Amino acid sequence: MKLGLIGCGNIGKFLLQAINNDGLLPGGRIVAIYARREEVAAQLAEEFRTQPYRDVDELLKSDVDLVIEAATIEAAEEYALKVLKSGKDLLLSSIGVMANSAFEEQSNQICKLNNVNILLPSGAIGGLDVLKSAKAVNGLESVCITTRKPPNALPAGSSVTEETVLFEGTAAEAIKQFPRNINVAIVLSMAGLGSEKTKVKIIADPNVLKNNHLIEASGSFGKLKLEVENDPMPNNPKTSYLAALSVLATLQNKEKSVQIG
Ligand SMILES: NC(=O)C1=CN([C@@H]2O[C@H](COP(=O)(O)OP(=O)(O)OC[C@H]3O[C@@H](n4cnc5c(N)ncnc54)[C@H](O)[C@@H]3O)[C@@H](O)[C@H]2O)C=CC1
Ligand SMILES: O=C([O-])CC(=O)C(=O)O
Repeated sequence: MKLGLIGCGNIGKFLLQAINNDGLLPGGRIVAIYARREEVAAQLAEEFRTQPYRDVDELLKSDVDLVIEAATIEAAEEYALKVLKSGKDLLLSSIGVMANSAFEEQSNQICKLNNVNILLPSGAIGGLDVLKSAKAVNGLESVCITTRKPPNALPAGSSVTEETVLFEGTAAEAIKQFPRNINVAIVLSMAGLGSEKTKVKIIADPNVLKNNHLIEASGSFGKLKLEVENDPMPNNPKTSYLAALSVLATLQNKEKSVQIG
């Protein structure tokens, strides 16, 4: 599998190291990268033996099979449909872009037309398998996520000195107000009840060191309660290490004959 990469921050660099240097995706390699700053792309291209591109249109003319977006919601908005139109599969990290229903519908249509797929990793959370199973008979009744992070992992920054609820409301509203912090709420919405019915609470807590996500759901299957206590990425405390791992796992899973879950 030949991969292209848009965005070379935390997750992007993790993937370059894991795939190109550590060989953790047998048969797969990141052969094309795009970073906003040309000098960054050039330096990474040398370090990880890949090809830098000056713009995404040029990258899409190459023979990559799948493009990984690891940038921002805005970048996903700008490039995702182009990727799909060019006949490549797309893996999104900035899943919040799917909260825009017009965008989601359009991307679905292009996928069907071009016979390509969008992969949405579970990111910094789990439990999506349970929600999907519960939904199979429309048996899902409620879903909520409580995200508790150290203040430096949230826009509140160090001004927060005691436990503070920054947000309480729907996933649709949460991603508008916290586009860099709550992509997890949108993948949860898509697996479950949609972004208007999925409840979100975001807490800045100076007493915690990890990014904590508590997922609670109920329905005809019973109840789900799942808590993930995530170590942050060393270079970006906003992003949990698990989010980067889940991108790699999604790529590994794509190649398997036996699909789990
Ligand atoms: N689905 C999930 O559970 C999670 C998703 N995320 C999301 O994944 C994305 C990547 O996360 P990180 O690597 O930690 O972020 P990061 O901030 O470390 O890296 C993002 C990189 O994208 C670059 N970038 C920004 N706009 C760009 C553009 N238009 N074209 C190309 N590059 C561009 C930035 O310069 C930066 O180097 C973010 O949107 C983040 O919110 C992060 C954590 C969990
Ligand atoms: O990494 C995390 O803990 C979650 C996150 O930033 C997001 O969903 O955008």
